[in-house]
Amino acid sequence: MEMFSSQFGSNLAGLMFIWTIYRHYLPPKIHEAIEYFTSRYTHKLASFFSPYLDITFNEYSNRFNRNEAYDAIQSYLGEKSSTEAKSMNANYDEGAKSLLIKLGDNEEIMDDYSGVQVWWSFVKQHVEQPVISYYRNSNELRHYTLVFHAKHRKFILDKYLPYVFEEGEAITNRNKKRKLYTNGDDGEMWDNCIDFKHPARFGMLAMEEAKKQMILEDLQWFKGAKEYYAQIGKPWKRGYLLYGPPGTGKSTLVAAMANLLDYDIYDLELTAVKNNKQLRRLLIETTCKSIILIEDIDCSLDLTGQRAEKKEGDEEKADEKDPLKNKHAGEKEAKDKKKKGSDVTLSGLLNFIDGIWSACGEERIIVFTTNHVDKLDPALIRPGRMDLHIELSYCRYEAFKMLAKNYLRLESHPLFETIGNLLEEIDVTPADVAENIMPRSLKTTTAEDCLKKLFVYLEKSKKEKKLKAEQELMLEGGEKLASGEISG
Ligand SMILES: Nc1ncnc2c1ncn2[C@@H]1O[C@H](COP(=O)(O)OP(=O)(O)OP(=O)(O)O)[C@@H](O)[C@H]1O
Ligand SMILES: [Mg+2]
Repeated sequence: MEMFSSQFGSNLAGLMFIWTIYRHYLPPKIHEAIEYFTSRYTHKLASFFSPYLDITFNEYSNRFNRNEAYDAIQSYLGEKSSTEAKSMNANYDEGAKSLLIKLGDNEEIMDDYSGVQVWWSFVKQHVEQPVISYYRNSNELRHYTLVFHAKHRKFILDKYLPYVFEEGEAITNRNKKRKLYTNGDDGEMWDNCIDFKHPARFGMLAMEEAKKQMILEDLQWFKGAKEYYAQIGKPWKRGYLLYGPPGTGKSTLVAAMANLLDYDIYDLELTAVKNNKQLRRLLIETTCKSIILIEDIDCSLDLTGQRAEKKEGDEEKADEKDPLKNKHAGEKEAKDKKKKGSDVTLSGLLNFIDGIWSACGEERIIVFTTNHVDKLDPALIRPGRMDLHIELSYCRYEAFKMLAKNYLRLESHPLFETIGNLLEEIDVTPADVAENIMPRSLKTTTAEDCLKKLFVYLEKSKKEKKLKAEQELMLEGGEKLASGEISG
């Protein structure tokens, strides 16, 4: 290695030369003793005189744990190797987005950080006794070695290595396929897991531009706010409450958030969780950089006792008249049945969000979605628990223009204004608009056909709304007539 041909190298060469000349004049016993001594201690001697230090990072910390530092270094050097190393290993690891490049066996690479040079090498050693670990049994030991000049000791330990670990972790996260987890029927574990491939992006979301920007900025701020949270002494997590009628994009927004931040999603089916203890265990098993999602929080549990039950009854009656709100009635009934078997309490859920255990991971976002924000206990959504309350609402002109641009590649059209006026008059969800402007066939349906279809749908909805209002008025008049409030 280049750095070993330093001052010590030349001193050693001098000693070797003297030794070669004079060793024949020594008695054999002394000669042998010196040979034995030098063969045994040359390495120690060399390292004693060498101005260089080395650190070894083994693959496993013990039989049961991989060394996280090793994994971070592997990712960090992998990225460097792809441009600088002569010999590399490439794998298509399960769970990775693309081909993974690693530093080749017994290969060396130089790194330069803030003008300080260091040397990394990847060492594979064959051992006679197989190494038995939780992960694999093998006759191979692997480690990374870092060599640097002794005068940089403090810099390497305080600055360079933390930088390598952070970069390595970031690279691992970028390369990792995102996952969508849900708790199984017994509620115990996150045992259902698939690759998360939802295509939703912020650019596709139809909502007021200002609101979208606000959410985007909040998320980006949160992602980089590690030090801020540490400074104010709070766990690095954030709560979002998304509320609005069905089909206004709550779930789509969660998917867009996960895509933006590169987070996994834990979709928590609260009704399948048997008790608070199980809830806590599920929380502990979530990883950092994740969104913990509880959909339809208002129908997940009897969280508010008497007060909620009364309100729920009232509102259910009102909902019977509203076909839109009735859309999810079947689903909610099933959840109602399930939630009776769960002993999770409001205080259990509050502890889940911000109790002492909620700090066991970092960089996590908890999202609640609901169609009925007024049904939720104020304690559940107070500031600090749910930091941001976001209303997703019916589709108005601005949101429609985004959908038209996204679905039809149209930025303007003579029908836009008429459609815009109709959307201001009636409440239609972005899901309804999207459904109507989606071309049935890309070959035969033109953008204009789609707009016309939406126009017809909106006109029809407007007439229905008018008819409904007239019927209600008549019903009201009839009731008043019957009660004698007005005379015929
Ligand atoms: N704001 C929006 N922007 C773009 N597309 C939307 C929006 N809202 C709804 N959609 C479309 O409608 C479909 C349904 O939306 P989504 O499931 O996100 O609604 P939701 O608010 O979660 O409804 P629910 O309350 O029933 O769960 C989505 O697949 C998406 O295509
Ligand atoms: Mg939804």
